[in-house]
Amino acid sequence: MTDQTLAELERIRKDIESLDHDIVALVARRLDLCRAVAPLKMSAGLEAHIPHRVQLVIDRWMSHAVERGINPELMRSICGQIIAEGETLQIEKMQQAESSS
Ligand SMILES: O=C(O)C(=O)C[C@]1(C(=O)O)C=C[C@@H](O)C=C1
Repeated sequence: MTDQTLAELERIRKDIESLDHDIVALVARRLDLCRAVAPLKMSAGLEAHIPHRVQLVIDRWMSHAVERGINPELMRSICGQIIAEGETLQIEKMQQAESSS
């Protein structure tokens, strides 16, 4: 491998690392928003899991994936897991609010 190839590989790896950092930060922000929604859903008498919303959000992720030429099934899987984690956090927050009321 030439020095130039190695330098290019290193540069791209740094870009990947930086993007990974941003992706984690975005997921954390999204989960914070999901947590923030919990009291509103409680006062509206809504459950954490809302199937038609889940479908809508997953469809949107998959459609963005198709637009960007990446595998929509990958996005279905990632999005499904992120939504499930948000729902878990909402349920925890709802249970905490119930037990302290
Ligand atoms: O739309 C909501 O009610 C949310 O709480 C957000 C969200 C999501 O992560 O997009 C989370 C849980 C619901 O089942 C559906 C959607």
